[in-house]
Amino acid sequence: MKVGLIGLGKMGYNLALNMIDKNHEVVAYDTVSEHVERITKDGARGVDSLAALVQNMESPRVVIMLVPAGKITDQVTKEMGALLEKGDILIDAGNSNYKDTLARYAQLKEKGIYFVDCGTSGGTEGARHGVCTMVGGDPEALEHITPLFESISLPNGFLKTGAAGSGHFLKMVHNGIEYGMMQAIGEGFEILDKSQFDYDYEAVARVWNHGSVIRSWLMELMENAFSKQPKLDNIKGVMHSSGEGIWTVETAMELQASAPVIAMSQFMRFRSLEDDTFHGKVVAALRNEFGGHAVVKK
Ligand SMILES: O=C(O)[C@H](O)[C@@H](O)[C@H](O)[C@H](O)COP(=O)(O)O
Repeated sequence: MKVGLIGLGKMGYNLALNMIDKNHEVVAYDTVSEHVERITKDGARGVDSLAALVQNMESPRVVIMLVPAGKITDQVTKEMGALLEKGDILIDAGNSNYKDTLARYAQLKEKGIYFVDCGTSGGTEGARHGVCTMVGGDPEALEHITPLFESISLPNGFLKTGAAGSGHFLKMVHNGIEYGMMQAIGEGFEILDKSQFDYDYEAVARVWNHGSVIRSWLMELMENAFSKQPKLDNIKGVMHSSGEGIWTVETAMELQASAPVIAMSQFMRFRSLEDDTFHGKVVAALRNEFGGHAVVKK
């Protein structure tokens, strides 16, 4: 299938290589011309604008966007909305908020363009060798892109999730789970680290990966990380987040769904960004006021 690809960052580039391997004809664009030149050498048809991308394809076009969520996705969607024709399919494979997705779907629907949302998981390795895709949108559009997605996803790693927005909604919840699982793994190793025992963490992760209940890809990644740095000495415990955890917690609140683990793991990420906190000072001051308990002075 001929596929347009917008965005040749870490994920997009690997997805392009994955599609080329599967004999798809990839027409690729990125604002960074070096990326376009590189992917052209790797077998895609590189183009220097969105307009050229559209001109180099025939209707019904299938175009995948893998660009940062938020403003850039908005911008590209608007520009593509002006360039594409009725019956074309624009797929957002980034980590967009499903509410933004619903608005973009409605916006493109007015022109008869299908807007498809694809939750994409598996990191850069997945994008390269077999991705996990959760895809929502109109049935006829999903039908059309099924062979493409079956070819680039792992076996059983492609799911048509239902109506527009459902792919990104599912990916959001996936990421909430990811936050909770990673936080639990982190806390487990923290307890080991504070104990009187001298564990080899790489060996611990390895044994847990062989038959234990908590064996998982995350634990394999842990084993890999400890093999490079046995005590993670060169890393600070600062945990950034790009928004999906917040959206999951907001959604849980809206739906009155109980999600304490995911909420706490998001709060722990915020906490990790600060050396000291005002709430810590408040609690220390209160303990001092009512019980004369010592405070640590600056
Ligand atoms: O399934 C995946 O491959 C991941 O969930 C991925 O999509 C995620 O968005 C980033 O790894 C960073 O996420 P945070 O910045 O929110 O931790």
